[in-house]
Amino acid sequence: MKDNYGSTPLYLLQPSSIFSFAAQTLELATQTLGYRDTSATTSSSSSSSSSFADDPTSTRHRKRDEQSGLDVYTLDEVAMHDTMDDCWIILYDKVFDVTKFLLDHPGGEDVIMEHAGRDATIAFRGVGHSLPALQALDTYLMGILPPEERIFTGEGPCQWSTL
Ligand code: HEM
Repeated sequence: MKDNYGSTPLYLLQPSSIFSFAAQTLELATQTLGYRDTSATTSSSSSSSSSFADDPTSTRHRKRDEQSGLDVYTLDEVAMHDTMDDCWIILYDKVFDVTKFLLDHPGGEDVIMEHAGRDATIAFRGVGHSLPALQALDTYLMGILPPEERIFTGEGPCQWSTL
């Protein structure tokens, strides 16, 4: 079914189409607002594209992000770690293993567990964590999402350094 503009109404789109619609809208917005240079994005997605670790002695087949040097974990992989014994969260496209920190978290373990295995950026930022809290993040950093799953590119106004 098409609307008056010849487009399929949003509510009739399949979830996958909605995702691609959202991705296109985000891309358009970032281009229009000048947040991100598309050519830079294109080249950065190839330059920051992930490659398999080239260490021949490694038994792992984990991809590594060339730009950051971090191991790459997908959203699906992160989602598997959502228990008190094994808790990962995503903050600004980076993956953190906060299992050992849960019981020490000054805000309580429950607020982190609400986001276990998922993105916690908005909640994390909403709290207004202090500088020491931001610095403590590095302790738990373990990886990064693949370029196609990142929603905070690091090249726009929402940069890791502005947290
Ligand atoms: C590795 C991730 C995290 C670290 C290192 C961290 C660290 C901290 C620290 C050090 C504090 C004490 C206050 C401050 O210094 O800002 C705090 C408080 C708090 N955090 Fe986190 N936090 C993390 C993740 C989260 C997440 C995902 C949430 C989700 C909502 C959260 C919610 C809170 C809350 C509600 C407080 C209490 C704030 C208050 O009492 O004023 N934190 N956190």
